[in-house]
Amino acid sequence: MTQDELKRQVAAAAVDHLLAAAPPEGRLLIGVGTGSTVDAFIAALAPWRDRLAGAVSSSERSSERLRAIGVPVLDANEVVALPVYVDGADEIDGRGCMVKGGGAALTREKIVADLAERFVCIADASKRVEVLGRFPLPVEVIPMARARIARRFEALGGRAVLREGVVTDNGGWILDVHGLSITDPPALEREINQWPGVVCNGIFAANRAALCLLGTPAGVQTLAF
Ligand SMILES: O=C[C@H](O)[C@H](O)[C@H](O)COP(=O)(O)O
Repeated sequence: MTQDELKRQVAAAAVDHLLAAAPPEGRLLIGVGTGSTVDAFIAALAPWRDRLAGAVSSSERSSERLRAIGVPVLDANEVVALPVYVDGADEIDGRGCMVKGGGAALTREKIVADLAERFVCIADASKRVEVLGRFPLPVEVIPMARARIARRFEALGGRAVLREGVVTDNGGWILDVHGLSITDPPALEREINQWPGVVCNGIFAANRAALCLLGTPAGVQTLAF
């Protein structure tokens, strides 16, 4: 199976999962992430849009796609809590901790994930790792802090590379940090968050996945954490 076929497979499984958990009469309010796997999820949602009250989205890209299939997009400030947030990941470990932000949407993703009771990760099997860090860690920064933050990563053994030509939905820049071996994701997430000028780092440990639907050639594997 191709990676796209695996993505479509987990997207369909995520829709089944949502519908199974939804009250038969009620309509669901969900959080929706960003990326190619989420694009497949939004496409798979289209026939079921009447079962949705709306969505809080983590990017302009996903908002446009949701509106295109007829799902109302709500402002995060209007919502107190979401039962579920569905999003992809660049890496996921055996505890449900993730690296995210390959599509530069990490800050809004973390905000929407934080509103949700459960994070359902949808990913193909290539994303499952033992230790996070092979995928360069995305970090959104305030532009004037870029060099200082890059030096802080050097002191940790990482090499921060500016993602050229990318400005986030929030006006920030992205550093991609190579060479980290993230053996303690909660501790590193907390430490990076304390550095002035960091808007958000791509370690999702405090907001880790409760469930991962992993697309494999043998079918969708469900990992509960
Ligand atoms: O900023 C982007 C996100 O964190 C994505 O969820 C992540 O990069 C996975 O994207 P994809 O489904 O395209 O592999």
